[in-house]
Amino acid sequence: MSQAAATAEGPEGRIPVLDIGPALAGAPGAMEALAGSIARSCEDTGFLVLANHGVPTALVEGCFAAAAEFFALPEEEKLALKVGQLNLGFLPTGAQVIRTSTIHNNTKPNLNESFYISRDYAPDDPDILAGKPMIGLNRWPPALPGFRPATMAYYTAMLGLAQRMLPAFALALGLRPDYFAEDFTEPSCTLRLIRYQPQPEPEADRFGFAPHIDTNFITFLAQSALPGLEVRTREGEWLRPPAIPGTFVVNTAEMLGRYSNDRFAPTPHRVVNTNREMRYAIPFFFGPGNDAIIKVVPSCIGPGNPPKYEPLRYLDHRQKLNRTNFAHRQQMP
Ligand SMILES: O=C(O)CCC(=O)C(=O)O
Ligand SMILES: [Fe+2]
Repeated sequence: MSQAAATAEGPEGRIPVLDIGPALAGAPGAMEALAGSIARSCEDTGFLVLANHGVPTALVEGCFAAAAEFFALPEEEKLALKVGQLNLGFLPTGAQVIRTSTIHNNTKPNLNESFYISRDYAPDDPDILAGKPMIGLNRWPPALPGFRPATMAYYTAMLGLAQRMLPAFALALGLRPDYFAEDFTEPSCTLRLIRYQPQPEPEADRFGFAPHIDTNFITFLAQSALPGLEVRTREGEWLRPPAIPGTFVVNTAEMLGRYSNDRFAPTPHRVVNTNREMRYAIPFFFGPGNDAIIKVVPSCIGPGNPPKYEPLRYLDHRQKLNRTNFAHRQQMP
């Protein structure tokens, strides 16, 4: 397995560290400058690091602590919350082989266990009562009363940050700042808690998380306490994002690639936990609303650059992924 190379830090590195405080505060010209940096890194590695983002440290730490407490529960308590038709709840180790990846021909299950959380619908929410597709009730561990407030406080803060970053991504594509607003009025978001078991001895084709691209719009990763995440550059090298405590690693995902006609293409990444301890991650996946139709944006087409993608309803994309993943799950012993 190739060693990860060091990454230059600072605003102009290949995975730049961007102080987004001025842009969030509305300082003159700051949003445009941020958009320029986003465009540069999204055309290159598709990864960036956000500093000064306004999400309280206590919420990030609270979510990591909730994850550690959950995964420490006895296996049967976790299995009682096992995912069903939707990816909500606990997915045990060995249950996921990313066979949909076009990046890597994965053959072995990922060495991680996960817990998925979505928007926290009430049982009598009209959309739940109407049986709308691809939404459902979160599952909560009865033994951990603090788990729901801690994870949902984090979820809500991340949703706010993601919405505040949308204008920057629109500007980065040469669009008006509110271009994406309508498609994200009811965004599809998932908070995934992950625990990676140690894998101190590298083994061929065995990963904490095999090489993949994310299928949503953009993903926010609070910095994990331990290294393990690696990003594949266009040249095929694996880089580690700058590990600056308190920042968020952000990566472009499939729908941003699709809107942008691959100008901001999603970047393959993987996790190998070569540490001697469990590694935790709490990615927040931000995606369009189920009803949004993802169309290539006007600024990314022109003479000699026709749209590479047909319009796609996000719900159809999600349902297709869910069917594939569910079929895989059923094949598992
Ligand atoms: O554990 C990490 O740092 C990354 C996780 C990841 O790539 C994912 O959940 O899609
Ligand atoms: Fe990922």
